[in-house]
Amino acid sequence: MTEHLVDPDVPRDLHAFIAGLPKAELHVHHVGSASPRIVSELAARHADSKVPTDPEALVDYFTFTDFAHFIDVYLSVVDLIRTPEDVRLLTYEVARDMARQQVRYAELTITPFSSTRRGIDEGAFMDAIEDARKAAEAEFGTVLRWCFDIPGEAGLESAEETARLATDDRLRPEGLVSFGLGGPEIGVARPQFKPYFDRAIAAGLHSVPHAGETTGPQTVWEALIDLRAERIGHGTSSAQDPKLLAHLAERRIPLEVCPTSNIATRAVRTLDEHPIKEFVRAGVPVTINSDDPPMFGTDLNNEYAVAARLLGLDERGLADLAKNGVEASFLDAPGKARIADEIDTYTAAWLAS
Ligand SMILES: Nc1ncnc2c1ncn2[C@@H]1O[C@H](CCC(=O)c2cccc(C(=O)O)c2)[C@@H](O)[C@H]1O
Ligand SMILES: [Zn+2]
Repeated sequence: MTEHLVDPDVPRDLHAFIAGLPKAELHVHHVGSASPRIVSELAARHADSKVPTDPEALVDYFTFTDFAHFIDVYLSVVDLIRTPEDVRLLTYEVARDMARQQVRYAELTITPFSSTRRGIDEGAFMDAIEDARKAAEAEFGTVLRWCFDIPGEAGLESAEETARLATDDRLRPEGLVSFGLGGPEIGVARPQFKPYFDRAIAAGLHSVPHAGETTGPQTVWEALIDLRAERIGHGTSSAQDPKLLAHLAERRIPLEVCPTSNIATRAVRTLDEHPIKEFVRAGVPVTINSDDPPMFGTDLNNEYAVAARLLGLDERGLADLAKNGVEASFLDAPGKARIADEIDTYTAAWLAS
């Protein structure tokens, strides 16, 4: 972990434990994972871009006044991805950054509509992500899977295009496991996307929409009922509705919690006000994720450190949290068992040393 991300309220040896802990990440965006190193390389290829290349300037550029401002900046980085080779570079380099954090498995949220509407050939796009996925697994040992998400604010045209790309047998990539819905929630009602989720689910994909990130618990109910969500992206406002918390706990529906993201987009005021403790207290399965890590000045290891502080966790508690991520993933049973065993072996060796 880089020095600036070390939370001073978490003991140093717990940081070291987290750094070596095998992890699964379930909520992390493709473009939103472009580190300053990757952004610089892409910006150098496309010199007309307004995105700064200097890492110092990027810190200011990635400081958001609200969620709408975050989406504006996000789309300026999307504009840097112009060719299949850009797509491949981004995907492969993101996997390298994940492997450095001992991420063994990640479901990466990709918005193919943003690339196809910018003129990248759809077949070449799929080939680029699949080529990067296979190379990353072989070279870094990190297994990648895809979630294709609808950028809700771009309307039903984007929903139709995303559903087509996700369900057409000639296009659908081998690594695709789930179907999502992202972007702003205010003014973008979830139920209108039901027909597209129905198609994706009928084609064997899992449903994982964002909900309750910037709107109230009713949006989470809509994601559960209309979109048949199996996990909820963020679900932050669920804490306002005890019946919803009880429902999530009883049905074992995990929340993909991304604490630092919620502060950076101003969805939650301060980390100490984050409802993660309420989720755990209510028995809701909680997973820890990084969302758009470089844009939010974080990484997955730092999110585990934040969770350790907010939840008062020691090594065993952190290992259980990592196992929640594995359990909530769309890996098959042997794949889950392999990473869970690795977590147990690592934790036992650490505690014995
Ligand atoms: N925390 C987040 N919460 C929600 N979403 C997040 C988060 N982080 C990243 N995203 C991503 O932002 C995209 C938004 C893209 C979008 O709104 C849009 C609108 C109009 C046109 C176009 C275009 O490409 O032409 C795109 C989402 O699809 C999602 O993958
Ligand atoms: Zn997200």
